[in-house]
Amino acid sequence: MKIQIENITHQYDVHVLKDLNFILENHHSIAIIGVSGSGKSTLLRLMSGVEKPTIGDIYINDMSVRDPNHKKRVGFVFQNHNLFPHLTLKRNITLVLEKTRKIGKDQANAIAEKYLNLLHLSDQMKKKPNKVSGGQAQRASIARALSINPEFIFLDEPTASLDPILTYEVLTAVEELKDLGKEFIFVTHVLSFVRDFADYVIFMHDGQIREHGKPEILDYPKTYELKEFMKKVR
Ligand SMILES: Nc1ncnc2c1ncn2[C@@H]1O[C@H](COP(=O)(O)OP(=O)(O)OP(=O)(O)O)[C@@H](O)[C@H]1O
Repeated sequence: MKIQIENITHQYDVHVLKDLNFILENHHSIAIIGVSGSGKSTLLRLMSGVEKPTIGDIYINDMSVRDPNHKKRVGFVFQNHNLFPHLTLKRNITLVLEKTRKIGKDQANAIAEKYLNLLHLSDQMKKKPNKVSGGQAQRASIARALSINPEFIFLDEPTASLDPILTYEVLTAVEELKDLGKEFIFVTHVLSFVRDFADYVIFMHDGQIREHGKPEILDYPKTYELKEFMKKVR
């Protein structure tokens, strides 16, 4: 994919991102890492179109994230699964397909089953989110993101609320999706996953992209900030 970040400044009460400029091409699985509060989730939300930048623009494969069509190309997986609690895992998916994509019932059922199978949930699809594990619910939310056939899958710390075993389960399931031909952009604290799955890494510090490169930058950090980060997370 091609990402162009042009003069991005984003502000809540304070400036969270400060005059970011960045171009990236020909990578398919991009990890954003950095300490808490460095602006990772904000950058991810801006790139996905979930939120609009205060100043500047971002182009993903030459389309502005401000273009209403951009959102249609995006599947987003949140920190917490965000499924409707009163619906089964399968209905959580078919409802989205029927309402937002105007897909008929039979086809929606077939698509939901396809992606729930892919995420190893064929025996759980009739259950509601509170009757499955956190890892299974998170995998269902990944199935839901995939079901709309997006070009880009954004994941914002998808394992933040999971224990190590469930984290492994979810991240292994994501790794199995590598051959689907989707573009992945994700925020994570799990560096083993970054090493295994990412083909490019963006390290953020204090609202800036401080260092970026192939995953090898984790082993050979150049900047003081990434060196310090790697000491603390090892
Ligand atoms: N909706 C919001 N309203 C106000 N301030 C916000 C909002 N979202 C984020 N912030 C602030 O922006 C800064 C960056 O937050 P962001 O969530 O992007 O960082 P992060 O690197 O993803 O952190 P974490 O790893 O803890 O999720 C923080 O100081 C945070 O408090």
